[in-house]
Amino acid sequence: MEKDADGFYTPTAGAAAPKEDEKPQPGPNSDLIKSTFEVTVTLADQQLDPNSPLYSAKTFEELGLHQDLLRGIYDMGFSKPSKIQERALPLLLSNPPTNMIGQSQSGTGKTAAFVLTMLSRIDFTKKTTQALCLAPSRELARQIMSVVVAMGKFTAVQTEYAIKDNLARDSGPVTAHIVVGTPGTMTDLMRKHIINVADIKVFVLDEADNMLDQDGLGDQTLRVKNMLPRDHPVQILLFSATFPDHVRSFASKFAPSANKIELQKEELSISGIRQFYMDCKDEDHKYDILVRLYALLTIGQSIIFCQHKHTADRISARMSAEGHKVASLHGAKDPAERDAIIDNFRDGREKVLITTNVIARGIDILQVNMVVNYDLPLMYERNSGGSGHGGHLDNPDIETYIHRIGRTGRFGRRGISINFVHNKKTWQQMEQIEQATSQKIMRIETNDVDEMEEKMKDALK
Ligand SMILES: Nc1ncnc2c1ncn2[C@@H]1O[C@H](COP(=O)(O)OP(=O)(O)OP(=O)(O)O)[C@@H](O)[C@H]1O
Repeated sequence: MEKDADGFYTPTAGAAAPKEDEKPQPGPNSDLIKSTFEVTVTLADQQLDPNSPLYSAKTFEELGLHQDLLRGIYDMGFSKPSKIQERALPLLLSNPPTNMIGQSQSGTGKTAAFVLTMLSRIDFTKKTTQALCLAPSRELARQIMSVVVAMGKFTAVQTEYAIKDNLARDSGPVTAHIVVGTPGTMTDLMRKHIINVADIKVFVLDEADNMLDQDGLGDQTLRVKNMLPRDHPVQILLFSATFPDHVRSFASKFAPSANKIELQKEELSISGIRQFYMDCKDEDHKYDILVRLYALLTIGQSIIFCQHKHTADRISARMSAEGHKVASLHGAKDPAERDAIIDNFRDGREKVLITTNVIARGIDILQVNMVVNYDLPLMYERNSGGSGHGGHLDNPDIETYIHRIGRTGRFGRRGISINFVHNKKTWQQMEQIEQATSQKIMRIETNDVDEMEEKMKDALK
């Protein structure tokens, strides 16, 4: 199955495991085909390296999946499981069902692990909702749904969204097997009995540490959980690349007696992402540097992260006025506009996306080879709900940093992240990030465009 113009999976004919001679071959003068080929080669190497998070000793056939799901997996172009898939799937599919807290680096294939579990547990003869999946943003919910549809292509799965503006208020009851959405809308639809919970067997939280955070979505997520049936067990699956200490104990209560797959702190970052910083003189200089980087940002695709919506709007308006083609995306835009912006970016119609933390997590766009932290991510004051209405603290938000840079370097690809620092405070924040992640962030001179270009090309080799 190929990703369509919007970067989502759409059905195509044929569904057999890829044969050796069907692997992509480099065509004449085609950079796109060449890079696909190179990625295929390095990916194969990484999937054979026992130290790589993409490695597995087993095949998908050995993981106990139904034939229809194997067809879906191969149709998507997967040939071997990643480490998290190999380790998690046998535990996830065993009976009686057991809860799971699963941690694995960004871009290593957690979505497939929980999507295959949901699809495996559905009784397709019943027209009832049997699995719920929550994500922190509509963009991520839509992306997860595209994976459900692709992996479930050879099943009779019916799906529905619980995201804003999707279902009319007076909709009849949902009969779809799997519902994917965001917690506020999911709660709303459950309260109105548009989504019925009586037959729910699996409840998934993607980006679970974020979904359970008491300063963020924790209350809403708990509300959904409290509405789940109590007359039979519901398998609860929590997945993320990060589980900071302050949510670990809550996660264990939320998903009792869970099987746990955990990472050590020093394993959190992906080795394919080279991290740099640029020492800017002040806020204005940050903007000048970004504009100077534009030619490099558009070699592939880039995401520029700002702390506030108004910064994202301001720099994108200014860059657009100066003739650069950029898009901005944040939570204050209306849902239809958000969908159009991310879809344009997914299919490469936009190359540079200026945004906030709204898409810091989960978004999987393979062509993104550069992430810029225009502002470093900062912790919000407790109880401000992470909404941006409360003030932010001086401490860097390490988890958000790890997720932001993880928008590049997906599934063994190479990527670059660049942090802008512009005063003593931001410098110290970056040092804290280096310490917390045990990763060195290398300097690039701001006044030497050639050096910038060289370093970047080198890092992407
Ligand atoms: N076994 C596999 N073989 C090849 N590609 C895979 C495999 N598993 C996943 N992928 C691809 O790897 C990419 C990253 O997967 P996914 O989005 O599930 O990562 P993730 O672990 O959820 O990352 P994040 O922590 O950022 O949410 C996707 O494009 C997916 O299609």
